[in-house]
Amino acid sequence: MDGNIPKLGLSNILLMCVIGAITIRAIYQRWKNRKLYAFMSSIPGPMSLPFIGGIYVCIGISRNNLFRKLKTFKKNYPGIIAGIWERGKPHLIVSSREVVNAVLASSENIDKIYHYRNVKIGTATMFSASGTEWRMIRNIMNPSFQTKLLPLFDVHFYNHVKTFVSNLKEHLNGDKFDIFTPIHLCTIDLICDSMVRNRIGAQENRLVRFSYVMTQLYEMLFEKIFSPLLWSDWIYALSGKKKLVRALRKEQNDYLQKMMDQRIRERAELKVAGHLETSQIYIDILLDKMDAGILSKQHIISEISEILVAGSFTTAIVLSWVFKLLAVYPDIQEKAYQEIKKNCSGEEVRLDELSELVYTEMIIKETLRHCGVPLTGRNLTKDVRVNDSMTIPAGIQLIMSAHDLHHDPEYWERPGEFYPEHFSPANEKSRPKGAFVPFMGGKRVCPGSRYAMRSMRFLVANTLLRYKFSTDENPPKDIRDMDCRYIFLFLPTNGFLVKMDIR
Ligand code: HEM
Repeated sequence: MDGNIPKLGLSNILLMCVIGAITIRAIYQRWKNRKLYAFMSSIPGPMSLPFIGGIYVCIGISRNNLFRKLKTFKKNYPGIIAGIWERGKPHLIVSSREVVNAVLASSENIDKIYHYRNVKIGTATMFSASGTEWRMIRNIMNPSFQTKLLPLFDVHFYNHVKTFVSNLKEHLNGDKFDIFTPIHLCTIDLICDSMVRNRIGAQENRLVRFSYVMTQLYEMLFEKIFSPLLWSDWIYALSGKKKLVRALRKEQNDYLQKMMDQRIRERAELKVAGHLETSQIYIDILLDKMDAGILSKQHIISEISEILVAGSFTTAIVLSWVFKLLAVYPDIQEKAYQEIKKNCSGEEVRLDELSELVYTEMIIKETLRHCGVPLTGRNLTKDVRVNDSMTIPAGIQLIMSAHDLHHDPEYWERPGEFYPEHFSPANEKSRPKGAFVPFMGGKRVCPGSRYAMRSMRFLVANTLLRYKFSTDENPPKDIRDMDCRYIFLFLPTNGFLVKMDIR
């Protein structure tokens, strides 16, 4: 008899123990997260498979087709877009104004979604930090974004926008060109001078490589977010991408280190001469904290790196869209030109004339509606009560689709069209609060929004006064159908190609 009973070898016993441990852990996790499971089961979304959850839906979400994929989600699961389990974490994608506003109003839910780990460079910064660490950094930095400081930057606006408009002359040969790089060099100059007190001279010195390194670095970091295969650190390393990201980061940091060292030297000289005054400029606040032993040198490099991206890259993309769209819609461009010509007395637009340029501002806002930051995320650490019938439990990774909110037919008369009248004073007044959130809101609202709007209005007005833009491209039926890739914002796959004539 004995001989017929199969003997359990040590390896089989070990295997059973491992399977048992995994099962017990899975059951415990399920019990621990029962509130989240109950909530998620009430939300439409793709079926969650054992071990991999709903991760398979990400396979189709490349950066290029994110636009369309979100549309498909919305069609399949109207209302709240979808609930997806990914790596054991419940994700909720929402576009509802009510939910977005409730989350932004919550002073406790200030942590970024955990995917930001992939975008974070070096030390946690104002952009990427969580909890008390973020509160500390934001409190330190808030004074440098006060409206009353804006006039200090006027001189930089005049200098750098003048150089930009003048440099564009080289594209007056009738050929199409990608307007992103010239604009990015200008916005790098603006942020470096205003925030870092460094005349890097990106335009004069044609620092195209600096713009390229920044773009490439963030393109790779965003690629990682949307490529499940690259989530594993060792696959990322094996693919060679980790090494490349390191090299790009080092190249960028070398530039930043030089900028910081230069300001440290200047401050030392001013101190010796007894001229070092208290300043609320971004870099000076950071260096004061370094002198006081509160922030490290490495932390400051990371902050500068992110303010450059947050300030120059975003603004450059939105501005590039403005010119691309105006090239596609010549009537709108002409109307803006007439407004600028009528209200500005000299050869160049002055900053004090900007308040008259209502239509130009409407164009920038309409561009932000279509082509602003499409998604932002929060890791909910506290329940959010949306209304009597909905509370989103803590533990959810919440993805807020401003892109969908900005195309919701409830708030936008012509959602897929480029229609600046959406922002006519009357329409703005009648739209409910929180339907347009290009800079998000609440505690983590973009601190640079006023700076960004002022610089964009100034650059657009001065450029349109001098040049006329055109393109071979036909207007799309729906702007959401344009092919785009995604690096924090959407970029057209075929670039920001335009042709230009002198006025
Ligand atoms: C058109 C230009 C810009 C757009 C569309 C934009 C948009 C945004 C958005 C949507 C956020 C919130 C992200 C989130 O909640 O996850 C944000 C955060 C931020 N932005 Fe902007 N931004 C622009 C320009 C600027 C400028 C010019 C600066 C600096 C001078 C800046 C600095 C920052 C910083 C530091 C944060 C992080 C704030 C925090 O987490 O506490 N941005 N921006």
